[in-house]
Amino acid sequence: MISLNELENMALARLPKIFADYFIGGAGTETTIRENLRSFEDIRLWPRVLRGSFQDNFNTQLPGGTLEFPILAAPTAFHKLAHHDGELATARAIAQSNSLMIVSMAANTRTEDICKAAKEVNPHTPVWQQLYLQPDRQFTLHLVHQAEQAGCSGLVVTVDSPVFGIRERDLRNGFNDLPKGLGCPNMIDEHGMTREIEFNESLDWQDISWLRRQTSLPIILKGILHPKDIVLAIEHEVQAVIVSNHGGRQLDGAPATIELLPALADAAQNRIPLIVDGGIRHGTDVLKTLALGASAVAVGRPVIWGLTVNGEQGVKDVMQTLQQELLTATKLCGCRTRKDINQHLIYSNSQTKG
Ligand SMILES: Cc1cc2nc3c(=O)[nH]c(=O)nc-3n(C[C@H](O)[C@H](O)[C@H](O)COP(=O)(O)O)c2cc1C
Ligand SMILES: CC(C)CC(=O)C(=O)O
Repeated sequence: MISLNELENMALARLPKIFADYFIGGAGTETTIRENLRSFEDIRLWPRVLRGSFQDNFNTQLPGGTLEFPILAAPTAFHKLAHHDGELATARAIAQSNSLMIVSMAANTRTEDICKAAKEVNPHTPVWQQLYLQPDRQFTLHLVHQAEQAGCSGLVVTVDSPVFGIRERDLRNGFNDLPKGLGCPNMIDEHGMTREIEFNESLDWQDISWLRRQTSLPIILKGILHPKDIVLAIEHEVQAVIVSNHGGRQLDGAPATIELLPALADAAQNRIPLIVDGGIRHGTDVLKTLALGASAVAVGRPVIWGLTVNGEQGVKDVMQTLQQELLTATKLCGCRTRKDINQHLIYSNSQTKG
């Protein structure tokens, strides 16, 4: 594999159209998906020269774990649609990459088994559980306890989904059921009953305060785009935020996350780490995101493409490619330490001096 874009083409050629469309698609006319990708292309890096070698590392401390590189796996549903080994393959690959996997609430594998697979490979690898807070608080609590008992070290609460986005490809293809034999085994309640994921449009900040009182695990809010919501998140004692437009799958027309990042970093004032996702496909995209104030990035679709094409090894290749590309870009920019990765790396044509 040469690049993640090449891998995407290989994966799309292999997958049945109905699954390919589910993975690659988004809401509405997919404006936001295109924006996520285009906005990275519109940012220029401004290198310095003759500054000696990069003498630092990319170790990244996040709530509940340390990563070797600031690149983690975003939560994505239904890994068994991509490969029969599903989430177990992803977990092993992410653990070997010294990275962090966020397990989707809609995983096809139990979180307990995912954690076990990850920790067999690398006992220090952190795993976070993604949750949609359910209208039934008892059941939500059951999901929280399930994640705690499995060994997760963070709860990622997705807050950009009061309702489900309108995904035209899935509507056209009639994708509304998983194939026989696949399910969401984390969605079994304390009485052994299978539940459906419910989207809860009545959620508000009091629900975050409630959750805060139920668990000592770090809470990470996913799907924040507004500076005022960053401030509220900090006031509600969340430990990190994932700046995300859900990969363009929820509100079509939302801005690209990378365009919003400077304003969001300004609001956060380094009080909590900002993790950014949406359209990260190259090491240069990672470097741009770090330079604009993020602590780390998350990747969604590329992990699915790696899984589709080559299972565990494919996901490892994705992580390794991004990690190596990040190092290459850092060196080409003349950075000696991580402190050199800051807004001065970003060129805007209104600037005439560095
Ligand atoms: C197929 C697919 C399934 C997803 N499932 C979830 C999910 O279950 N929970 C969630 O919070 N986000 C989910 N997301 C959103 C991702 O976590 C992430 O925000 C997005 O994919 C990042 O954009 P990228 O794919 O361009 O990297 C999903 C995204 C995709 C593509
Ligand atoms: C099954 C869905 C809840 C997963 C999701 O969030 C998505 O497809 O974007």
